Amino acid sequence: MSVLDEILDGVRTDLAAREAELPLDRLKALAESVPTPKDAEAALRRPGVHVIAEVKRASPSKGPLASIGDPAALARDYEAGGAAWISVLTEQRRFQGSLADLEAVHKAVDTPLLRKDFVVSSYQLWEARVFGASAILLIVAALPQEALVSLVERARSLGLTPLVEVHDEDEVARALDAGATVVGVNARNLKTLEVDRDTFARLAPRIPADCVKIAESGIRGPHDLLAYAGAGAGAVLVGESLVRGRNPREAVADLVTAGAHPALRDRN
Ligand SMILES: O=P(O)(O)OC[C@@H](O)[C@@H](O)c1c[nH]c2ccccc12
Repeated sequence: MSVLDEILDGVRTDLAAREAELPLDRLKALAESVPTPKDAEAALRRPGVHVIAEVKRASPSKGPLASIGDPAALARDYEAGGAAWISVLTEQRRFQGSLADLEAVHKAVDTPLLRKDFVVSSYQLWEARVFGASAILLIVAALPQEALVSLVERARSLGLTPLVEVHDEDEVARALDAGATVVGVNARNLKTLEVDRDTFARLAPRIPADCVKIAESGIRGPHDLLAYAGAGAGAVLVGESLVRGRNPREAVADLVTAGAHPALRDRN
């Protein structure tokens, strides 16, 4: 079984347990008292190359990355550094994330939040909404096309921006067919877990210019941001190098400064 299939198995088991505890109609009722999501897509459509900073405790490829005692404090640092979005991993088994992390971050910052998980059901969209996300990750490789199409629509109807993640040419075609307008190219191969930083440059020309193109994974610092910017990225998504670095606020600020270079700001 592939790593992705294993993760999806665990996700479905945990999801069934949460649904048994809190049925969908009660979850939906909770959403009524939560403010409407922010326009996350608009935040990425401003001039410049934007930084999405991720709260990431662990990964399947590396195991534990950092002991994040206070995710809210980390998120405040990301916000102070100028992150356009903050991504919060909520998958528990391999990434050690949780909805509690998302909620804690939501209470601490104003920046639009991405719920980063393996979404297979609209129940998870409602959860994202209730726990304060404005955007949601949809991984093409994890979803049959019909489910992808319906989750893109459902996300939008809840006011959530769908970030549709691709790894190869076929997945780009599927993302576009599903109506994606924010497309993330993950440089990490989900089968081998290796990062190939050339993936973005290979796939970006296949993604129309009116989409926001996000380069995901393996960004070590401003030099990688600038390389991705040169290949057409409108944003980069950064986890490991921020949680492992000495000073997350400064690390984000250095990326943001690179992404705000006049040559990039005046591009479109
Ligand atoms: O830690 P990195 O290499 O900076 O990568 C961040 C992000 O791209 C990565 O966490 C990620 C991209 N797509 C995902 C899907 C699920 C879980 C995690 C991810």
